[in-house]
Amino acid sequence: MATPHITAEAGQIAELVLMPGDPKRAARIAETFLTDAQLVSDVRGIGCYTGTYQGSPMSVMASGMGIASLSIYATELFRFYGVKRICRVGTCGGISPAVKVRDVIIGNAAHTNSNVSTLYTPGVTMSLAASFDMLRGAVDQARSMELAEGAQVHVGPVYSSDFFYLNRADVAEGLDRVGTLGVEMEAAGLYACAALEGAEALTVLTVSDHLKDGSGDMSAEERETSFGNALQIAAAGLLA
Ligand SMILES: O=P(O)(O)O[C@H]1O[C@H](CO)[C@@H](O)[C@H]1O
Ligand SMILES: O=c1cc[nH]c(=O)[nH]1
Repeated sequence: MATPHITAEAGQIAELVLMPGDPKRAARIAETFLTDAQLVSDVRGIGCYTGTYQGSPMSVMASGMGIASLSIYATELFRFYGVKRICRVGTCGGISPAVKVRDVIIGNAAHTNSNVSTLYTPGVTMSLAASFDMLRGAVDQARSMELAEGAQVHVGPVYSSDFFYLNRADVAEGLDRVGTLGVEMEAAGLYACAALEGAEALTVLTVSDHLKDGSGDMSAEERETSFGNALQIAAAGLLA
């Protein structure tokens, strides 16, 4: 079997999928986090790898950047490959002053400026929320572990923006005022796809930079490699 964007055979992708934005991060996760991971699809350089984690089958596949890209992969995985749960493991910019670079944000909900929240429900803005069971599993794991590099874990809403270079201080201020922790570009699309496909999803983010103070921002290389805390939390969410 194949879809327009995935060439794995039926059964080659696990029901549980870790989904970073970056294909290089997906390859690194396959090499360093999964056991015996095999490449099962590589369309457009978006590698999908399947191995095991703590004895359970688990795959990792990148989403690319933005809701448009993620929604293609998430829909094909849920609809055609029998995937039950996807956990996004990405980077984000801090919005709340309580959040510091290297902290982890577990996104229980996602606000967005994308029309994905209104596309399927005329006259209604969908609430785009994480799976409760995955959220509980991830939070339990986060609260039971000591995070590397003195990082803290925060649980709350994130903002999924269609524009990386929005540069709107008023938008960031408003989002901070209503308790939004960070900004990224995919969580809302993932939660919408999961709702539409009757599946489950969660987002676990590492803060790579801060909108209010750019002095400690991560380099591009660090953004690719600094995700150990988030991965353990994300995997616990998938296994919950
Ligand atoms: O690090 P990833 O998972 O790609 O996530 C963030 O980084 C990208 C922007 O640089 C967007 O995809 C955003 O959501
Ligand atoms: O989308 C993103 C990702 C990381 N940092 C940001 O400021 N925005």
